[in-house]
Amino acid sequence: MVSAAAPTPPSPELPARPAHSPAGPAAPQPRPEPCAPAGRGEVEAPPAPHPRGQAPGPCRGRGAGGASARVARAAAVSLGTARPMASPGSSAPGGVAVVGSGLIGRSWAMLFASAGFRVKLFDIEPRQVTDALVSLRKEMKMLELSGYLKGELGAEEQLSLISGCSDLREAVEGALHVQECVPENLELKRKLFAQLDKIADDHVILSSSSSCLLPSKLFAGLAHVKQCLVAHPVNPPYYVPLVELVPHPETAPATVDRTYALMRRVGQSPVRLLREIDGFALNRLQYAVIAEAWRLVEEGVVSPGDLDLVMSDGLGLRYAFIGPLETMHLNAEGMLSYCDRYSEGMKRVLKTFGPVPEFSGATAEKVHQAMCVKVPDDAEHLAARRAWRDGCLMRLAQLKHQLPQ
Ligand SMILES: NC(=O)C1=CN([C@@H]2O[C@H](COP(=O)(O)OP(=O)(O)OC[C@H]3O[C@@H](n4cnc5c(N)ncnc54)[C@H](O)[C@@H]3O)[C@@H](O)[C@H]2O)C=CC1
Ligand SMILES: O=C(O)[C@@H](O)C(=O)[C@H](O)[C@@H](O)CO
Repeated sequence: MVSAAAPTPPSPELPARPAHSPAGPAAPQPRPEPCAPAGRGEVEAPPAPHPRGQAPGPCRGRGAGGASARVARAAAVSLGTARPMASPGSSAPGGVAVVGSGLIGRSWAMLFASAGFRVKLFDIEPRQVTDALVSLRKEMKMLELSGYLKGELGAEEQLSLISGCSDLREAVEGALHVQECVPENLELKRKLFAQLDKIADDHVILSSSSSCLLPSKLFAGLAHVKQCLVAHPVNPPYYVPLVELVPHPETAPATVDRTYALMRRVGQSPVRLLREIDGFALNRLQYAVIAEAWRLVEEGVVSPGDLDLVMSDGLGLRYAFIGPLETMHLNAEGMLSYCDRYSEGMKRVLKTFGPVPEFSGATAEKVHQAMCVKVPDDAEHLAARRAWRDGCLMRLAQLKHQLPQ
C-alpha cells in the first residue's frame, strides 16, 4: 500500500477565496480515530431531503454527535439500516474503496476524504494510482491555499486518509462502500463486479459511477445484487454535487437510503431515480440539449460559439439556481398558466426537431475547429480551461451557499 507522494508546490489556479468566505481554509483537526474493530462505521439513514435548492454544502461537522445525528440514527433504526456505530468516542466514519483511479475516481477520493473517510485507491494500472496520489496532493494543497478545500480537516489530514492499493481484495477489505470508476464498458464493469461479488460481505455497498449503463445489465446475476446500485456523478464531482442514485430492480431500499446518506455526508446532492432508464435523468436531459445544439449548428442556424452562449449567457444562468420545471412555473402565473400560454407553441416547435445526429463527419470537424479556436485541444490548454471551469464552479457553489433559498 502506498500513500500520498512527497509534497509538490501547489499551483494556485483558483482565485483566492474572499476573506468573508464562510468556508475558509479548514483549521487543523485531530485525525479521526481508527475505524471501529468491525472497520465499518455506519453512515446514518438519510436525513429529510434537503430544502429546495439548498444543495448540501462542504461537509460541516460529522460523526455521531448532535441532535440531528440522533434523529438520523433513530431513522436508521426504524429503517433497519442501523448497524454498529464506530466505537464510543470515535467518530471515524469508516473506509471507502475507489476502484479505478482516473478522472472520476480521483474526484471521489477527494470527496470521501474530505468527510473523514479512509480511502483506498485501486487501479489495474499501478502507475495510475501513484499518479493519482501525486495529483490529489497537488490539487488538495492548492484548494487549501485558495480556501476552497472541503471539509473540516486540513489537506495533510485528508491526504493521510488516502492510500493506494495494488490488490483489489485489500482495497475492499473493511470498506462500507465501494465506488467503481473504471471505463464505460459494460463487459469490463461486469467482470469487475463479478470479482467484487466474490469479495464483498453482506453489508458493503457496491456502487458504479456509470454514466448511463443500466443497473439491470451491470449487476445481473450477482449474489450481492441487493447491495448494488449506480451512483452517477457529474464531472467534476468535487465541484458539481449532483449524484444520481439508480437502483437495480432488486436493489434493497436500505442500499439506496445508506448511499443517499453517504452522499449527503460527503457534501453531494443526491437524487433518487425510482426506476432505471437508459441514460438516467441527467444524460437524457443533457443529450436532448446536445442533440438539438448539434442540429442547429449542422443546419446552419447558429455558429458553435453563439450556440454555447445561448446556454452559458442564457439558460445556464437560470438553471444554476432553478430547474426547467420551476422555470416554467415562474415564467407565467404558475405552471398551469404556463401550459395554457405556451403548450401549443412548445408542441409545434418540438415537432420540428430533426433526427438523431451522427456526431461525426463535416459537422464534427466544423464544431471541433470552432472549439479549438477558443480552447486549443492540446493537454496544456485543455487543463488550463478545466482549471478555469473549476474555479468558476467553486465560486458559484460558494455564492449558492451564501444566497437565501
Ligand atoms: N469523465 C466524465 O466526465 C464522467 C465519467 N463518468 C463515468 O465514470 C467512469 C470512469 O470514467 P473516467 O474516470 O472518466 O475514466 P478514466 O479512463 O479517466 O479512468 C478509468 C480508470 O480505470 C482503470 N481501470 C480500467 N480497468 C480497470 C479494472 N479492471 N480495475 C481497476 N481499474 C481499472 C484505468 O486504468 C483508469 O485509471 C465511467 O463509467 C464514466 O462513464 C461519470 C460521470 C462523468
Ligand atoms: O457530463 C457529465 O459529467 C456526466 O453526465 C457524464 O456522465 C459524462 O461525462 C457523460 O456526459 C458522457 O456522455
